[in-house]
Order: sequence, then structure tokens, then C-alpha cells
Amino acid sequence: MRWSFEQGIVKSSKAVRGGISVFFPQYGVEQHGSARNKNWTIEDDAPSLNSFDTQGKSFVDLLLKPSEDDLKFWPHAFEFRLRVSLASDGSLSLISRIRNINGKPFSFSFAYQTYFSVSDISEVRLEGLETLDYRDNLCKKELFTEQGDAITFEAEIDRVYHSSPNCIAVLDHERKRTYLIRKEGLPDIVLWNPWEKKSRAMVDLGDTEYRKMLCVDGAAIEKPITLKPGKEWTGRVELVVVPSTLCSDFSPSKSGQKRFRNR
Ligand SMILES: O=P(O)(O)OC[C@H]1O[C@@H](O)[C@H](O)[C@@H](O)[C@@H]1O
Repeated sequence: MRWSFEQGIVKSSKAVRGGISVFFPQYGVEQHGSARNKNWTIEDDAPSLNSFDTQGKSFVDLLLKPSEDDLKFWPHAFEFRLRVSLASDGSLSLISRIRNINGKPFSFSFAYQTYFSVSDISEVRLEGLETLDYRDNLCKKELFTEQGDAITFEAEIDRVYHSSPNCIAVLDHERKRTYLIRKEGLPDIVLWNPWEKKSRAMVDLGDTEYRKMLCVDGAAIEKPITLKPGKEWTGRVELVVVPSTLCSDFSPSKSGQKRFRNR
């Protein structure tokens, strides 16, 4: 499901290109926040979650707390718990819980930067973002409105779509498979593909690897989340792969009305 770089560079202080990265506490600033470059600890006795998030799944609980040095750059104490779960049907879930353990409120933006592996970017169609407003990072974050058609890809793209439905579909015609992205607490979707020219300038991306990937990120960016002291925010994403034949009656707008768990 997930795309990973072929000839990238792995350094502990630098995010790996591919897979899923967590952007926190600031999307678009200083490498999208430091969370993705940190060493997380495994938490054996994480505070419990709804039983739906555990049943029939293998999972690991991770914990991130800011160090003294981190607090010099972003002076807000927090506990960030991340549960990564794999269900027997192959679906992958990430549940982030961020708690303010500060004396004062703080605000943050967030994204699960998710690299999907595709047969070829020209074979991909994305459904669920039709007619939505988006900010185009390639046009000074200007606001535009998407047309009524599913999105296809012919050039570099770097956009943040607002108020998106809770289910988005990425259809890969050649592989005849569809990725479903179900999310909760994450109103925005980031779409990113660097295309050819930018790929050539990136040291951790092969010159033609952009054709084999598409980033579709569940996110909270346009309206940052504000957390009062002691409060906790939760943002979930679930990634499912299904044969495209099973998706013929798929409608993101209908699915978006449903709660994440009522599928
Ligand atoms: O190279 P990075 O830090 O992983 O970021 C890749 C891209 O991530 C996307 O989410 C951003 O919208 C882009 O602007 C950015 O270029």
C-alpha cells in the first residue's frame, strides 16, 4: 500500500521519504514540525481507547514528549500518543492523541503525510474532493475551488483541501485497486506530488519515482486545533485497499456522512 523511496538517505535526524510521517506541531514550517524526526518510546500501558480500536487488531502504542531542547523551539508541554494498528483484513489505522500538559492553551496543525504506491500517476483518479475549496501552495496559498470532476494528475500538485468528507478514494486503474482513506478529526486533505523537475532537485527521491507515488494526507491545517490545559485532541486515519470492482457504488460524499467506525 505504502510507497517507500528506492535510493533515499536514512539519517536519524531527517525524515525518511515514504511511508507515513506525522506533521506536528506546525505544517509548512520548519520541516513540518519536529515530531517526524524524533525518537518515540513504546508505551506498554497507554491509557485505554474505545474497544473498537483494539478488537481483532495488532497494535503498538508510541509516546512522544518534548525534551528541554524541543521546548526552546516550541514552548508548549504535551504528550503525544500514537497507536498504529493492523487489522486482520489488512487495514492500517493510526490514532493520534495529543494532550496539553501545559498551564496555558496552545494551537497546532497536524497531518499524516501518507505516500501511496501507485502503478503510474497518470493512471490515478482521486474522488471525494470535488467542488471543495483549497489553498494552492504553488500559488502563494491562494484560495481556489475544485471543479466537479474527480482529480487526475498531469503536473506538480501541492494543495490543502478544506472541509473534506471523512472518506476519500484513490483509484488506480492499472492495478484495478482502490485505496480508501477514512478519517476522523481531520477536516483537511493535503495532495502532493513533486513531479519531474522538483524530483530531480530532491536528493532522496529518484528522478522518475514521482510517477509511482501520491501523497494524500488527512490533516488539520486551515483551522489550527486549540487545546486548553488538560484537554486532549484525537485524529484518526484508516487506510484500506480494495479491488476497484468492489467500489463501483462507492460515493465519498455518502460515506463522509458516516462516523468513522460505522462502516
Ligand atoms: O520534503 P518534505 O518536508 O517531506 O515535504 C514534502 C511536501 O509535503 C507536502 O505535504 C507539502 O504540502 C509540500 O509543500 C512539501 O513539499
